Amino acid sequence: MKQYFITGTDTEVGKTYVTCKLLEAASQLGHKAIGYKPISAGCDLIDGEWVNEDAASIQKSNSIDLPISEINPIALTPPIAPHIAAVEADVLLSDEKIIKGLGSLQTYKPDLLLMEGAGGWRLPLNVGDETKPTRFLSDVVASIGMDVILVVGMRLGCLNHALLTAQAIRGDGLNIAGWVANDITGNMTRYGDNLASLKAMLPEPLLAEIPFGQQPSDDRLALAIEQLC
Ligand SMILES: Nc1ncnc2c1ncn2[C@@H]1O[C@H](COP(=O)(O)OP(=O)(O)OP(=O)(O)O)[C@@H](O)[C@H]1O
Ligand SMILES: C[C@H](N)[C@H](N)CCCCCC(=O)O
Ligand SMILES: [Mg+2]
Repeated sequence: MKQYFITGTDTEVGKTYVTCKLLEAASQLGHKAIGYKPISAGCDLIDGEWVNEDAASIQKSNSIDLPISEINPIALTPPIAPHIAAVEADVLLSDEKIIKGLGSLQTYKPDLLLMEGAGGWRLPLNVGDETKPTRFLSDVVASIGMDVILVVGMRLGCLNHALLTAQAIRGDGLNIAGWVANDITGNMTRYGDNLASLKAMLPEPLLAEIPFGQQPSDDRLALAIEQLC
């Protein structure tokens, strides 16, 4: 079984979008692929149940049918920084809950397990003080020792965000399995030059390029899955 943590250069850069494309491509190639979103913030009331959109998308893209509560064990209602929503809801964002949820999904023995973060790499789980340091989701990922996939939302400013995020991941002692260029606007000025700059500056492999609003090429996704599985 191969498992990866999906992070991004920011919130709303396409982590879920890319996760779903990778899960669907892996399923089409005959792999059992499961997505996991341990912590979400932002839920809608659907048929009397609070459901997070990321979790619902992942549920649809998974190779097997799983209850949403297994895909997303910690679902906070307001679309805000999760540690703030967690304090308001009196919910503890603990390592144990995140790791237990991952363990439950591992029992299905997937070939590929993709765990999506929330926000960017340094997502606080709480805010510490003099007696207790701040814990980040990246600390949990480091404690598990997962390889990381970095989704770069292609827009002006992404060079700085991508380089800082990659530096932080490596600095935390983790391996970046590769990065994905996700075209989130379809109209980025000098898209090609920015992509070439990222390719030159990031030593890790470019796993896939995801176009804006279109199905990425099956061949390119198949190649990415081959590299990951
Ligand atoms: N390649 C793309 N083409 C078209 N729309 C896209 C693409 N990538 C992302 N989007 C859209 O952009 C929005 C943000 O993407 P997404 O929800 O995947 O971001 P995220 O990084 O997972 O955010 P969060 O931090 O909230 O989890 C969504 O509406 C999604 O459908
Ligand atoms: C609500 C939103 N869509 C995300 N799921 C949470 C983003 C948290 C960002 C925290 C931060 O770095 O400021
Ligand atoms: Mg998401």
